[in-house]
Amino acid sequence: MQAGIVMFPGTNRERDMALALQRATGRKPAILWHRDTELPAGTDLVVLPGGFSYGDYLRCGAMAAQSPIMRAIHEFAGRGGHVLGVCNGFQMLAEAGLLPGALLRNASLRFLSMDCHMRVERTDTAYTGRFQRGQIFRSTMAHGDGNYFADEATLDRLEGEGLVALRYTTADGQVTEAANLNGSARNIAGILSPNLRVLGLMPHPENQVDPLIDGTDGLPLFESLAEALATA
Ligand SMILES: NC(=O)CC[C@H](N)C(=O)O
Repeated sequence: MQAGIVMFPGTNRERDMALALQRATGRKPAILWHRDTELPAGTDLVVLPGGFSYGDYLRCGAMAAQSPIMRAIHEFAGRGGHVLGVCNGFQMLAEAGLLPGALLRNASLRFLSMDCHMRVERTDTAYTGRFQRGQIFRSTMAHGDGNYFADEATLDRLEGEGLVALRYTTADGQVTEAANLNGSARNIAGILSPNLRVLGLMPHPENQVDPLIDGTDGLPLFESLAEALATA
């Protein structure tokens, strides 16, 4: 699998993401630049990593969504390419219209840097094949604007079409308000596009891929991709 990780001014999670992907696939991802107008031939996965692109000015991800490379990413996604957006990357996907809804300021109005837990809602995607359905896994959140919002009709459509990939839970798997640290609608932590190939999520599974650092709860996401997008 050949992955490309896009850097914007203010991106700060590209190295963690590269190490996570390399660990799972054995292959070094390409680091792409926001001014690029084309993706390298043979790209299987584009990753928009976390950070503070353009200093979060205007709205998180809003300026990055207008970058030259986004046109190529739109085309790639339109051809059925896989695109993963984590944290600031999820904000970019929403701002770019590749996923519905918006990431609002956390309900507490505070930047939240802490552990969280998520439930895997479906396993028939390239991102979740190595998890168990309903599996609870621990990750880290580090954001000021992770409060997922969409109108009721959109939320109902996401639920009805099974496009909610991940939901915040307590450590023992309860979907409660207390587990919903940033105030997201319906405890939504991550959503998929209708073809299941674009995933945006706020927490950082790339933080949990090394037993010597913070455990390996996030590793199945990258192993799923490695398996699903393996090229002969
Ligand atoms: N870790 C991140 O990607 C942070 C995203 C964004 N800058 C926020 O604070 O919401």
